[in-house]
Amino acid sequence: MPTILADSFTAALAKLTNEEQKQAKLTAFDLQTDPNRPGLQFHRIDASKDLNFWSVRVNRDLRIIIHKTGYSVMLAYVDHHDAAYAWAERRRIEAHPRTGAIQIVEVRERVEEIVIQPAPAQQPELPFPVPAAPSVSALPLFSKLSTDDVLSIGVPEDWIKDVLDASEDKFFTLANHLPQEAAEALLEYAATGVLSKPAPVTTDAYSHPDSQRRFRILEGHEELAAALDQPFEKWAVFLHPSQRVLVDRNFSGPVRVVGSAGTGKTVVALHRVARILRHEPQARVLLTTFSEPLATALKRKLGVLLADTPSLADRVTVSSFEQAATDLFALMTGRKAYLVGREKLRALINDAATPGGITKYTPQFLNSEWEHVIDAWQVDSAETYATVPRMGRKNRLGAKQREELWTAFAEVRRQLRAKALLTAADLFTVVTDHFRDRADRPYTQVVVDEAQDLGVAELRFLNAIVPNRPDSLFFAGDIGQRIFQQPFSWKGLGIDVRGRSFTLKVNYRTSHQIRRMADRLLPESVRDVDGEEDQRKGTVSVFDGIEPVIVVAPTIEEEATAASQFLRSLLEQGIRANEIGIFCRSNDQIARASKVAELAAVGTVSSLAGRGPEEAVLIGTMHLAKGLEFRAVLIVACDEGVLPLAARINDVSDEFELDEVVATERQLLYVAATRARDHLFVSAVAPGSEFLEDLADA
Ligand SMILES: Nc1ncnc2c1ncn2[C@@H]1O[C@H](COP(=O)(O)OP(=O)(O)OP(=O)(O)O)[C@@H](O)[C@H]1O
Repeated sequence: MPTILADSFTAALAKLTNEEQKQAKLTAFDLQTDPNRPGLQFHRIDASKDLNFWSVRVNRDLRIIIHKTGYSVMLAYVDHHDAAYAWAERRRIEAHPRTGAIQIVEVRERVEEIVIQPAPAQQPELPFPVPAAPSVSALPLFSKLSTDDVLSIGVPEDWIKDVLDASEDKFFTLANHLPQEAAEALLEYAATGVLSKPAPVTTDAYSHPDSQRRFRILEGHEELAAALDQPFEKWAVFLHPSQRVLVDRNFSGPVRVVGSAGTGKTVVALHRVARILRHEPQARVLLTTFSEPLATALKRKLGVLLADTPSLADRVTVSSFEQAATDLFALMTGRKAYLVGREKLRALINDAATPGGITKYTPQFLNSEWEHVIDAWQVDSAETYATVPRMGRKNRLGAKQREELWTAFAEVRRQLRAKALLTAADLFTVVTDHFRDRADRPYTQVVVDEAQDLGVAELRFLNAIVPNRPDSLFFAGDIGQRIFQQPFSWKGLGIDVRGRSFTLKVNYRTSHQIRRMADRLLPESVRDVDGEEDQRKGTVSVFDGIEPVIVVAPTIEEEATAASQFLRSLLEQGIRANEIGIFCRSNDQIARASKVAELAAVGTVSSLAGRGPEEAVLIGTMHLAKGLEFRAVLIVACDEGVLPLAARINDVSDEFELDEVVATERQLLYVAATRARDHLFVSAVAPGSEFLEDLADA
């Protein structure tokens, strides 16, 4: 008899103490081995309308609630005796009459009047006026929908009237009582005015995509053990249907998964790797991302996913783009790659330009031309330079000017060669050239996270280290979080994701309020150079929270006081220091961030790697925040001249680059703000960054 694991069971297990979890797991294993085993004590939950609910004794106090039919046993819930019974008495498990998905339905008549819950925690009193939370309307939200409409999205029959009568101020409380698919469709409708009705599904009830998001049919003991060992890591067991389909489908070419921050792109990338490893015994996979700290985080998460089959990890390499190229370079040549530093490169460019008398170009222009044209496209001769597309660059260069400039850039190349130094783009290119014409490639598949920050040379490199087969490249990233690279055409490099670009829309990380505020920083739709669009409108968060706070203080001292009061109040609410991040634009403002922690009398660390056993707040630049997540985030020193960073603005060489720099600075603030799950505080000294107006604009 198959055992089915419900997400309500793992969520309830995660709330128990370690010792209780251990005992509950032993009983769960017994149930899986033989549900009729003598010694297991069952009691039917007579007060439940669903007579398939039974309690199973774990110890004197703890009970597992199972749902037992003639065909299966479901682990549905676990808690202390009375709470476990109360849970089962208020629920039934059934196939939805219209969609066919199996749902855990709250019995409406057992739920008292839906009242607006008090805000979970109030923001602290601050010495400055802060923008008031937007008022919520008491008008009905869904009055234009029919009974048939709401049934079609999976609202259980006994909740239809509540939905049709719901106003904005009550909706989030109501949504907590509805199956997730129904809540998401209603939220999306509230945001966009469009009701997305799911296509009819013809599979059996447990194979329905909406059943699979909350139930998992367990194949064996190891699978149950893996799922229960990490009950907090819900993502490892239960996927949203829009995530599941991207993990399981076979594609006819490179795939790109986009979606705003927190929509589970990394989760999809991880599951995709696990699926490849499980299904293809010959596969050798590279899972790669932007930096080594992020690669380390991916490695840990992949370990969670492969907990039941750890040997699969032998066939996957997890490293940053640059580390992956460095390792292959060492394998190919038996040598270590030496990369030129940024400052050294600037000096070389400057020195090369001076004797030729081409100082009429600013150093900013020369550096930018080198970085975005010469080096990015690996221009190696005057002829190539004459024809290379200088995409998006507004400074037109005639043939004569390019000839003149090339003399300097050729000298830089010569100097680099003489010193046996490579730029990162050179490194990628050397490895690319090595593998391009060979049949044997080091990997069968590459799965990329944070793909929005791939440059030309990186993308070429990744394409060259896998065979030319349809499913060899899988990219996950958010165009709105691009903070390092200038955009370019992927299609031009032979990577065509047209028709295979998919947008995730359910935000699992960030509260409704924080997501809504952060979204104001970016346009509703972002289009890449190849015309592929990432529609950000209609993204919904799965939980409600409290409004973020923006403070523009008269002085640095007063900003620090306000931020430290906020931080203290977080700690007093029981949020651990380890769950808090304080970020600022660049190293120049780190002292201001540290001051906030000092005033709040809490310890700090400057990198996750350096984190010891003691509780400490992470302090760093916004770039460090990339890919991380915290219960609470403070972003300080968002002053005029700091965001966008004046030094970067002064460095730009033309208008196009100016637009680019402002866009990436804006995206940087978006990245930092979307690291927060429950609490966000943003502060500046007056007049404050121009971006704060967008953030605050309700
Ligand atoms: N199916 C799921 N069930 C539960 N939690 C999920 C699920 N998918 C994602 N999450 C959680 O949502 C959060 C964000 O997921 P993830 O990091 O994959 O998003 P992302 O789109 O890559 O975000 P970013 O663009 O900010 O890096 C994580 O805490 C993750 O565990």
